[in-house]
Amino acid sequence: MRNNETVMNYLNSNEFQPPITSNFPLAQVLSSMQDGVVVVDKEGTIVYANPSYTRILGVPVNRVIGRHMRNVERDARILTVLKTGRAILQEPIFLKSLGVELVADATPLYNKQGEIIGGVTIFKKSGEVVQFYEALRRLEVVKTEQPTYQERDEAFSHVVGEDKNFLDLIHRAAQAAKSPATVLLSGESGVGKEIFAEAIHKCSERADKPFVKINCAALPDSILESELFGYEEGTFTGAKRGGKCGKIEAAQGGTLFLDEIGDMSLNAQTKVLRVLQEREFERLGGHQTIRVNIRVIAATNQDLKLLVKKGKFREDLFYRINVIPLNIPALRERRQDTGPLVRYFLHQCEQVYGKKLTIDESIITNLESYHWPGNVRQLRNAVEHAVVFSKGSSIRFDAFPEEIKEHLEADMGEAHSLREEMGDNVSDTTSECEKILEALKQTNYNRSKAIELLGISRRTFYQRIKKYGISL
Ligand SMILES: Nc1ncnc2c1ncn2[C@@H]1O[C@H](COP(=O)(O)OP(=O)(O)OP(=O)(O)O)[C@@H](O)[C@H]1O
Repeated sequence: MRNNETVMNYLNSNEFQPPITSNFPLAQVLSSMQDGVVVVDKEGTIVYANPSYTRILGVPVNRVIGRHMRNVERDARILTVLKTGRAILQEPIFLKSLGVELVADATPLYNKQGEIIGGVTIFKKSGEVVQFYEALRRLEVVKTEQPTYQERDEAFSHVVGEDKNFLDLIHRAAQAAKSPATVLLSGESGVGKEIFAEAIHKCSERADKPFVKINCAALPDSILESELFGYEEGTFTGAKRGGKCGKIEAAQGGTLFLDEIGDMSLNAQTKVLRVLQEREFERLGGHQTIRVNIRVIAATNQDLKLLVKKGKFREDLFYRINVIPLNIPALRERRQDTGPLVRYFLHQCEQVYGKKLTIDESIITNLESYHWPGNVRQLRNAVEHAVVFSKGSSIRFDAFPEEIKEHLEADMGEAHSLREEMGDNVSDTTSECEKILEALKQTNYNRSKAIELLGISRRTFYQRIKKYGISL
């Protein structure tokens, strides 16, 4: 077995191959390996080396085939393996002549009679091993740091999101829920403050008691007060006979959710402050003091500290409600949640419209880069719009509302070139990630060259790098 052809016969012979691979060209498998592979016969003569051998060591294959291993690498471990019949695994090696550090596995090869017929060394550059363990470590970190969807408290199961900070927020909200403390939810309109408030209630000891919501912005002052505190019969014209129980009383034992608290008048604020401090109040026109046991969750999309500075919000009330502040980030600050939310809303629409529609991953990728001023609410409405106006079995990008369609159209050109450059599988995010890694590898991690090779914009490139957690 002194030349390559004989080696191929040898590698493909029934003696050498386990039956399962007998239909596969084993030499091709070896050629495609990123690790260097070198095979010696039982005398120690090199009978095969794969292309990675040359890539790693810089030595052409035809310069070593047929030579004795001793003359190529005097202390090669495989020579010891041939003598002892015992494998040497994960052995660090420094090849002085080439100045290369390797990690190698040297293993004997046997025939069916159990006789040694040769040996194989499989090796990597030690730098590649470090990278490999680095990648494993990152995988571990991702696994340990990101609680999974299933791990979240059942009460938060309808709060969709996978972004790490968002998951942390859910975790903190669930912890806060177990305490009686007042929670202040802040965040732009449509980020999910109400759904968080409901989840906190469901996660709390008060879950089987009422959850009562009042929107402080929607009502004029006088009505807000009567809604909150209730009234006695005959307090004002049009008052109901027998009076009316207010929202605070209705929340007895449960949770009162004061939505848009920043819009409450100073007068109403003073009264609410008393309820928070003393847990008691009187109905409008009433003299009887009513004691309540309620948990308060407040929400706002305004900067309450600024309102305090401007004299529009009572400072003492601010400190009363700001016990556990939870800020819900805008959707554009957690773009990776777009996909899970879209799929969740599609599923909801399926129940309502009886239409089962799929969505191309490239549309989701483009939706991720939209700025979503109306946050999750706007996304939910957009998906519903698209479901209504899509024909066939998949969501079409032109079925989205006008402002989003414009954005998608602008981005589509770019995505198109990405797809053309990368092949049809770009809709598969795994393959997209692989293509980017491949481009980086091919360009020796030169970002500009990788961007050029992929045919995408710098912005898209960095978005994907962030999305797939690729470290540069
Ligand atoms: N993380 C989420 N998972 C699933 N649905 C969500 C999520 N966030 C928001 N939604 C949905 O988006 C819509 C808007 O959410 P919500 O009403 O809770 O927002 P908000 O911050 O209270 O808005 P506003 O400030 O305008 O009152 C709702 O239909 C809600 O169910």
